[in-house]
Amino acid sequence: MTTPLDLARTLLRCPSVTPEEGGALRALGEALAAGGFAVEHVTFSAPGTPDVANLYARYGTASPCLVLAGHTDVVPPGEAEAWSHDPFGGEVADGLLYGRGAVDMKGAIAAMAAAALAFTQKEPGFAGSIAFLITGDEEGPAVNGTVKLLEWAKAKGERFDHCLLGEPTNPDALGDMIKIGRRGSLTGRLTVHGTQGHVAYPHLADNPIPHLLRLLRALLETPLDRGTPRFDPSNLEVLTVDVGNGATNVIPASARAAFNVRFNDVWTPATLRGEIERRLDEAAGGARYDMEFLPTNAAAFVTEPGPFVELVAEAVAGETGRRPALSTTGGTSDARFIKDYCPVIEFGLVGQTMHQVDERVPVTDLDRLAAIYRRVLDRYFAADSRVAGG
Ligand SMILES: N[C@@H](CCC[C@H](NC(=O)CCC(=O)O)C(=O)O)C(=O)O
Ligand SMILES: [Zn+2]
Ligand SMILES: [Zn+2]
Repeated sequence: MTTPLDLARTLLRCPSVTPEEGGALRALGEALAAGGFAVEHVTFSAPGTPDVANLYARYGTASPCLVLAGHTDVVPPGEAEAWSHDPFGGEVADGLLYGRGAVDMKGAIAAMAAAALAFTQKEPGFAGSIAFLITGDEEGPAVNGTVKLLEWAKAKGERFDHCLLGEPTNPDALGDMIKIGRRGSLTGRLTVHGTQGHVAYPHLADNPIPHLLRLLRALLETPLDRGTPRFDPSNLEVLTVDVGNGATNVIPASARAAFNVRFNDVWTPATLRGEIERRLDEAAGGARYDMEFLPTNAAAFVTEPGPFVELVAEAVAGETGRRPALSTTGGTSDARFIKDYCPVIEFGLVGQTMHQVDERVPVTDLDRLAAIYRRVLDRYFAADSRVAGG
């Protein structure tokens, strides 16, 4: 029997910092294949990005198909010496499992796999199928990951009914929160062009920095919105302001800034770009500038509560005694790609130590998360399930 802890330790020992596969998908694939899943490893490429390995596995061919999704890539550990345990050692101390990816999100993948393997062993002929959609490119550009894996699966005729993504969703304790949607994300780079000159002769120059400050103020001073029933207010954060002027007597030729907006369902990427351009035009006062937006496929979305959300919420409450909040807070996730194929919600571990030194998870949380996923599978494929196909 595969335990969540054993599989999590195996995965944590794989140094799968994006875009390295590090052995993690292979190890997961072996565990799933041993339990009767048909496992496929697929690598995607695109110019200017590293090749990325992904895994697709399926048990059964019948409908409904419940997808369990996630990523085995992890962010870098930073200075390994700062860790109290080897970030790729899979060590357990005082009931805590340490390692990069323990909560984000190898621990959840181990819990999903353990739950699915136990379920299929007990109910080998269940009415439906379970698919694993696991990428090695979530923490990176997300170009050769879930988005392409979904296209690839669709092209070969795979159809999905619902998806549960195992990102860390709980702020403080297991059972706190299910994510039923995500805000969108838009990054912009603003360059203001002035005229270089001598600081003692400013009338012969045009300093771009006051123009840049005025433009940034125009973006910041009026809130983009006040939030919506499902979403927090949108927030625009300035990421950097760069001039790079080392001289004490030169007015620089140009000044640059970058910003990122996390936006709600008041906006689409196009209408938000329009609003930003309108504000800049209004504030420019003749200043010359270039506004470049990075391509984004992260628009806000919500999976409206219904039987599937209720089923997962009941599974969480049944195991933890806590009724999870339904939230759209936090960053983006690969759910933004999956939502184009089937309803998707997210539930995983407690996120407090994700991306930190000494990322760790209580072993008891791993077991409880596996038990929650198992409840989801039991209810989803029960003969009287109100969810499947609905
Ligand atoms: N592949 C992403 C990378 C950025 C995703 C990142 N998401 C999180 O940090 C999730 C944390 C949470 O669940 O709240 C983000 O929001 O920037 C990309 O393509 O940008
Ligand atoms: Zn993650
Ligand atoms: Zn992450």
